[in-house]
Amino acid sequence: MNETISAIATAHGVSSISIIRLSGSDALSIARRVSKLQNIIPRHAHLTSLYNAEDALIDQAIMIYFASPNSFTGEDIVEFQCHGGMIVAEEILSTVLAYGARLAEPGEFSKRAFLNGKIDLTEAEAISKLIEAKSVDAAKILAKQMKGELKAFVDESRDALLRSLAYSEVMIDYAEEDIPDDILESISSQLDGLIEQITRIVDASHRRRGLIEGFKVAIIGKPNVGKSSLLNALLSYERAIVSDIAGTTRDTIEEQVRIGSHIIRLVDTAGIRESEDTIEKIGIERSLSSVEDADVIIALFDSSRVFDHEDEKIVSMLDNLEDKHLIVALNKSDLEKKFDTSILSSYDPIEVSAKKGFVRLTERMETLFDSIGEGDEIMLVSARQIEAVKYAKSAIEEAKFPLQSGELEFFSYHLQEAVKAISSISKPYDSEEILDKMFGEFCLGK
Ligand SMILES: Nc1nc2c(c(=O)[nH]1)N(C=O)[C@@H](CNc1ccc(C(=O)N[C@@H](CCC(=O)O)C(=O)O)cc1)CN2
Ligand SMILES: Nc1nc2c(ncn2[C@@H]2O[C@H](COP(=O)(O)OP(=O)(O)OP(=O)(O)O)[C@@H](O)[C@H]2O)c(=O)[nH]1
Ligand SMILES: [K+]
Ligand SMILES: [Mg+2]
Repeated sequence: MNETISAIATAHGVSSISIIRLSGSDALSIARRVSKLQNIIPRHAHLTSLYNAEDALIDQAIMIYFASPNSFTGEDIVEFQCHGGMIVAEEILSTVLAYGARLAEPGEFSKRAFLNGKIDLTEAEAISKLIEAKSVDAAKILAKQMKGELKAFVDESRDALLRSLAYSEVMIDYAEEDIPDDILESISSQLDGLIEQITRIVDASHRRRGLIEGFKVAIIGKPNVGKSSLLNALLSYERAIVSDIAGTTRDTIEEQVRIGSHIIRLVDTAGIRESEDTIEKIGIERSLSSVEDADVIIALFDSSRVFDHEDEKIVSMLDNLEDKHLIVALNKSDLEKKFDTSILSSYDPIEVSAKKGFVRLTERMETLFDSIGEGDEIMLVSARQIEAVKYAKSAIEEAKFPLQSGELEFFSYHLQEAVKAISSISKPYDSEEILDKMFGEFCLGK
């Protein structure tokens, strides 16, 4: 028998309305005690007074009862939609706890929805990530996933694998030399197709990860080009210290800022140069590791000074960025230009001024983020999902060798591994521990 659980489902802080969720077999009887209503109608928004255990009035609120199994969790659910702020919501919560409910673990409502077959793991993860999504594009992707898009991919892939497996099971009884070549060919090309599709999905997921977590954008350059000034300008407040002393910024500074429909993590870094100063050297190390972690690099140069060997160092870094997106910008366009722009022409640089205007930069960023979000590919939204498809892919690759050499038992074995890995994306794990871990990362009240 499941215990009845409860939690405040809305954000903690000032808001106009808060929602308390109550799920489990005692939900209805607890609701009767809190509201003193006897006749609670399913899916009816009751406007009712709520009372605490000492019979004092807490609030005039909306109460909705979802009768099992027609609820989010599949259990009896009662929602209290009360006035905002934490006082009222916490009073209602402590009252239902006093009446025998217990505080829900993070993600426990979703976990129950999953265990009761209301949602599968892909939908559960989409719900959890939607809460954290850092862009409208991500929200769209996740909404599709909640409607079962990833689940459909999983089902189709599993069917394709099972078909190949079925062929091979039939052929296992053949002598090696009697296996018809065309069947081998067709299985093999089907598996190639699947490998290709998985590779595409993993690549796209990696590329678009920033849509969910927020793109990490690092501003780099030699000292005094105006990196901190640009950070401040983008944030619209004086977050970082700015001065004409080279080496002002020592530690990296990360702040969130909205660019178009994307919330990004913008990082200001210490100016990169040869330095003897111990602290500055540590700062520069951090700049370099920010480059490693970033999805997008803004390489900044000072157009009011001539190109020198420190700039040259930065340019040589740019050629080793590989899978990162790069925006090259010349700052201080409000001053007289001394910089030979042609040196950077292959990077399509934009001219900006942290003091006078930088719309070109925000536009360039927005176009870039939008383009990363484009495309209809399915997206894997958690490390767990990516691990599972990668494992499936390597198992399929492993299966191809024994297929060529006619060792069908080995082929079957690897293909079954692939089926298991693919299935684990949406179907129950038998391990309670993995479920706890996964749902434990959800928000409280989810
Ligand atoms: N007040 C409130 N708003 C919310 C939620 C919630 O739980 N409460 N949700 C929480 O995530 C989301 C909506 N998701 C929901 C999903 C299923 C059911 C539900 O009652 N399902 C039943 C009935 C289905 C039907 O009538 O079509 C079921 O599946 O049997 C409710 C909310 C977003 N908004
Ligand atoms: N005229 C003009 N001056 C600028 C502009 N951007 C920055 N500066 C000035 O350039 C100097 C250096 O700016 P910072 O923002 O501290 O440069 P930084 O790249 O962060 O320097 P470090 O942290 O030392 O690496 C300051 O005096 C700024 O006021 C600009 O667009 N136009
Ligand atoms: K400076
Ligand atoms: Mg600085």
